Parts: sequence; C-alpha cells; structure tokens
Amino acid sequence: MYCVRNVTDNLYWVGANEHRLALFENIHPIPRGVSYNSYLLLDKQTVLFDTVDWAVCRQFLENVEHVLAGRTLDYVVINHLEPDHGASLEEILIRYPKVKIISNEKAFMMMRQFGFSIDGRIDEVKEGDTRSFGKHTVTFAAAPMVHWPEAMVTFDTTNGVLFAADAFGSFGALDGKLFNDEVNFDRDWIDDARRYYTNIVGKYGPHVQALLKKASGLDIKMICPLHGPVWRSDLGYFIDKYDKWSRYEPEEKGVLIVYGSMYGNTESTAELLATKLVEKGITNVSMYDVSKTHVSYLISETFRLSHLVLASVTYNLGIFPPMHNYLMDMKALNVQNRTAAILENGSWACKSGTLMQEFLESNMKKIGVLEEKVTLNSALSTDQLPDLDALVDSLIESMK
Ligand SMILES: Cc1cc2nc3c(=O)[nH]c(=O)nc-3n(C[C@H](O)[C@H](O)[C@H](O)COP(=O)(O)O)c2cc1C
Repeated sequence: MYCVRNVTDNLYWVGANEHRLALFENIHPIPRGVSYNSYLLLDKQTVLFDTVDWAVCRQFLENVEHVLAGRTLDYVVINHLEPDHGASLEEILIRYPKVKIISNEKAFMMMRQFGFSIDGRIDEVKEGDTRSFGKHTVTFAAAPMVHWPEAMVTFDTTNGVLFAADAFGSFGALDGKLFNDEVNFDRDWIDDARRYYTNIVGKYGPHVQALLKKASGLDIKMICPLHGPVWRSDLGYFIDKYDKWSRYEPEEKGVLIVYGSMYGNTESTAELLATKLVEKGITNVSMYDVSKTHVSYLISETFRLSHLVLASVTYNLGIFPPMHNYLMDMKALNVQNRTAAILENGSWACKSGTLMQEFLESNMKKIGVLEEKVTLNSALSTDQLPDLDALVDSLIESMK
C-alpha cells in the first residue's frame, strides 16, 4: 500500500522508512532506523527528485505510481548517485521507459559503472543551468564531496525548495512525521543528526562550507534532504549546526572522557576525574567505555564537546586496540580544534600515553595536548592524587 505525504503544493514525499537495517553503510548502528527520501513534483511535466535504497524499492514504486495517478514520469533528477539513493533508478528506468535523467557528468559516469542502461536518456546539467517543468523552474549547484564527488543540489526558484542531497540529513526513521516542526528535533533528533553528519560527511568540512556559501545566496524556504525530516521552519537552527560542524568548532564547552580499561583501574580513575570536574563546577562531562561504545557515537560526541580526555591501558606495548581504532577514525574524519588530556596505564612498560600524544600531534590538526598527564602503574595510588588534581585544574583553566 502506498504511504506518501504532501510536502507543499504539488510536491510529494514518496520515500520510505527502513527499520530492519542494523548498520548503515554496514558500519554505523541505526537503532532508530533511517528514512530514504524521494520527492515527486507534479507540474506540467512530472519530476522525481532522487530515488531510494533497493531495500525499500517496492514501497517507493507504489508511492510513485500512486502520486502519478496514471500520468507518466517525465524526468528524474539524480542529485546523488550513492546506492542508498540511486539504486532504485534502475527500476524507474524499466517502468518509465520515456523518463529522462537530469544529472551531471560525474553522476552519469557512475551510473554506467554501476551498470545502469542510461544511453539515450541523458540530460546533462552543469553548475547554474536551469530547467523548467511548467510552473516550476529549478537550478543546479555542484556539491562535490558532500558526500560523494558527483553530489549536487537542486533549487526550485518557484517555491524556494532546496533538494539538498545528503546535506542536512539525519539517521532516524520518520514514522509519519515528515517535517521538523512535527518532531522535537533538539530533544529527539539532534544526536542522530550529528552522528549522521560527523560520520558520513564530517571529513569534508571545507566542501560543506563551500555549499553553505552557495546556499546563503539563495532564498531557501524549505530544505528537502535525502534522509530525515524536511525543514520548513527554523532553518537557521540547523544551518548553524552545519556551519559549526563543518568548521570543526565545538558546539559546547564540556569534557568528553573516553576510556579503555580491562580490569577497571583506568575506568575508576576516569570516574574520579569526572567527579572532580563536576565538583569544581564543570558539569558538562560525558564518559564512554571505548570497548562498548560504537565509534560513530564517540565521533559524534567528539564533534559536540570542546575537551577530550583519552584514558587508555597499554596493550602489547601499544595503545588499547579499540582506543587506537577511535583515534584512527578521528584522524580520518578530520577532527580538529580540540584540547586533549592524557591518562595512561601499564603494569610493566607503560607506553599508551606517549603513543596517544604522538598520534594526536603528528596525525591531527589543531589538537592541543595538555602538559599535565597522569600515568598509572596498574592502579591509581593516593600519592598520585595531586597528579589527577593537576590534570583537572589544567582542564578547567583551558576552558576559560
Ligand atoms: C594482552 C595484554 C597486554 C598487555 N600489555 C602491556 C604492556 O605492553 N605494557 C604494560 O605496561 N602493561 C601491559 N598490560 C597490562 C595492562 O595494561 C595493565 O595491567 C593495566 O594496568 C590494566 O588497567 P585496567 O585495570 O584499567 O585494565 C597488558 C595486559 C594485557 C591483558
């Protein structure tokens, strides 16, 4: 059965929600599911904006057929060819043999790579080109590396709708609620939106900045992303988040403590550190066990907070492997502009602190490491409490 929503006037959401998938991109957990958004415009000509993942293709096709109500599909605009949006294009081409694909050169190259039969159906566009479908005229802007090189956005100059591809998306299934004002975004969605942005697009901050610059010249009334809610009010709230994230500026002053511990001694020292911070007035403290927390959550929290404490045991003369994995991901996603503190532990040859510091200093940009380091030889002893206090004071001082 079809399940669609009217977005505005003659524009419809024809996407679908996915609840069964455990891992997005087969990496990131999505306990709240995800939506694959696609939009269908009924003008003099009919235009589909992007398609959906193969997993929800059947629902999508029923939705498209229902909204078309017997009309044919004239155009499909492909803003982003990544298979979670482009895979169902194949079915669209089979079912609507006369449909023309509007997209850019790189996307057409990728369509061929993925084996789509597109010959004779191509309408290639470039930055600033326009197309009119009757009442609606759209213009195209390249958005390279947000989040693939072929990505572009389409702006409807008639009604101010921006089809934003992967920009302004979020994890989380919509479950009936399509618009940002139908959910409590700041309470229920922002963590998943941040986790989506930081892990999927986080590496490409300068490219997102370039897109935001282009978008600032447009009179945008509504943002239609390919995942998550459609924005029709309070656009500035989300644009501001994107601006901060893509400049690698923390959203909040606060301390993220990520610890790796086998027998609990590093963990209990991290607990004491958190307690001392809170006692001294720093209440924005979050603590995570690096072994149990999926790295996508750690990355998201790293983007949120200004300060970071890395607490790790030594493991075979190296950094505890899950901590190393987190550091590698931080590097891959370009995390910068943070202050870090180090807490290390080892029973015979403690190396983790030096190695973590070296990693931060030689692999990452603009991460300041505090001089005050705490070194445990198996467990925190009372005569080391001044070291911990010094670390706490140094963290607090650097937050001023
Ligand atoms: C597989 C394995 C390898 C280890 N390698 C080292 C090492 O190279 N150097 C060292 O000082 N301690 C090493 N340790 C010991 C732990 O790092 C140490 O006991 C630490 O204090 C444990 O802290 P925790 O109580 O937070 O788990 C190793 C432990 C294990 C299980």
